[in-house]
Amino acid sequence: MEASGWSTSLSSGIVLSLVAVVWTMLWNNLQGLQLQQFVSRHLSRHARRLAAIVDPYLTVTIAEYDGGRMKRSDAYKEVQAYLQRATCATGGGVRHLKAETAKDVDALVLSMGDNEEVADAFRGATVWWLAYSTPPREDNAPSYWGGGRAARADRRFYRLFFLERHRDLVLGEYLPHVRREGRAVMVKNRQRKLFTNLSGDGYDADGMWSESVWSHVVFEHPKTFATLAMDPAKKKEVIDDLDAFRKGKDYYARVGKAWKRGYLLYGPPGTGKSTMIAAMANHLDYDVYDIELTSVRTNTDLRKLFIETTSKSIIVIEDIDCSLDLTRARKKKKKANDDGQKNDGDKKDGAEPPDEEKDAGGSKVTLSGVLNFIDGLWSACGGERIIVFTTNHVEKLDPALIRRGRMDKHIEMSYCCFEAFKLLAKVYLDVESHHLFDAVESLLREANMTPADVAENLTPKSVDDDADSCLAELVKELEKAKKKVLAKKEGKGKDVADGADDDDDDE
Ligand SMILES: Nc1ncnc2c1ncn2[C@@H]1O[C@H](COP(=O)(O)OP(=O)(O)OP(=O)(O)O)[C@@H](O)[C@H]1O
Repeated sequence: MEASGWSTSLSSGIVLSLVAVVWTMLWNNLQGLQLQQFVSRHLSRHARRLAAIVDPYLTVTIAEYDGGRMKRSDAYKEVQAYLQRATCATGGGVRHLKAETAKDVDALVLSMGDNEEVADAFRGATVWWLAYSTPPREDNAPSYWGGGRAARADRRFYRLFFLERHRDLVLGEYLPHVRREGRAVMVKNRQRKLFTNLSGDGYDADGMWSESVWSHVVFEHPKTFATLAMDPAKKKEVIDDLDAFRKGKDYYARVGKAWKRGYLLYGPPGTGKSTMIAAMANHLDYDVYDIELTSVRTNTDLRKLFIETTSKSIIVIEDIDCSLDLTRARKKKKKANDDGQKNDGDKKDGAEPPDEEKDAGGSKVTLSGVLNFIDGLWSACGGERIIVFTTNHVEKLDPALIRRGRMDKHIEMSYCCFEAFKLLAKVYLDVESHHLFDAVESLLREANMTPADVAENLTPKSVDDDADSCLAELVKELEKAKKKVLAKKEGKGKDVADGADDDDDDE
């Protein structure tokens, strides 16, 4: 019994080895990737295991929660997103898909079901991904897991199989490629967010303690460049600039600059500065971090806020001239108070100012703190961030704050021009020409009316309002605005004639 058992297992061993050798020869000689993929899909796991006898496989396992952390691993999420596109969306031979809802994602997230396996091809090499899970830890999950989702749910993994001879290709190029592509899918699928900074006491708007310094809502602003009324040439320049920035990763790396860009939007209230930011975010598909500077207590808090922003985002400080006393006036005041001590104001150490320099809200953020925030830290954090300052009084800002290199592009948002009006007429009234357009064109040249006011006049106020009545109303308002401008000019002329000292610009 023993001898026959031994000879039976010997002969089955020989047969198995022969099959493996033949299979490996066949495998190595299979011409064309498609054939390999066909075979790998249909003979799948068993054939692969046979081939592994002579050409060993390596594996890489990626856990959903690695190192006992509460947060899902970035690598796991990226692989999941990559496989979602690479397999589920195109079929990929996967029969069992899992559908889950996910935070901040609109659609259901599809992923491979447990024990599903899928092949992927990369530069002539074939690799295989297996999804599997293990039961939750019953024992002694660390207390900081707090019995939360990570502790209760099955522990999920992706395992990558590849031939040893593809080791360098897979580890050096394929895996980074998977993570990059996965990230791109995640960015595309995610709901974008509008973040605002918390008050500084760590509680969010609902009075709940928050670990993050930011709270957020879903960003769903409808404005795009298509509905932003401004001079078309200027608009194109901004769009081209944003596109160049988005595609500029290699350029920034080559010239040794952090991948960031600063925009200063200035102009009177109602000319569309906030609207422009929404259009930029929608165009680039970026999140928006809206910093309320008056709630930031110290330069250190400002630094923390910045560090917690993510790539592909626009960081906004609106009305920078009002947020803090970061203006020339403050510099002057300080210079006087310092009794001869020179105020360099530019990029020192971000030291906190004395109490008398705090703004009304109790913030101790200084000009140097903001400058450090803009340039010093840029280089320390990963790229693809845009920072936008808006102001109604560009002339009041300290030149150090807005010099090129910090605020690379200065965009003036001005009163409504005729081209901008035509766009608003199309958007609000669906009208492209009208006998009142000529009157509007000549009045706009002389009257200062913001796009916000033009848009308001073009908005029907009752069911009886139509394009005729709205445009007639606009013409009436423009005539009034024109009279105001003329009266102001005349008043100024009179003042000059009277020798009045017109120094209110220095306020
Ligand atoms: N250029 C524009 N194109 C289209 N709509 C505009 C434009 N400017 C203003 N509006 C309309 O007017 C409203 C107010 O504009 P917005 O808040 O963008 O102006 P702002 O320049 O940021 O003003 P403020 O300086 O007071 O913050 C917007 O909701 C938008 O509907």
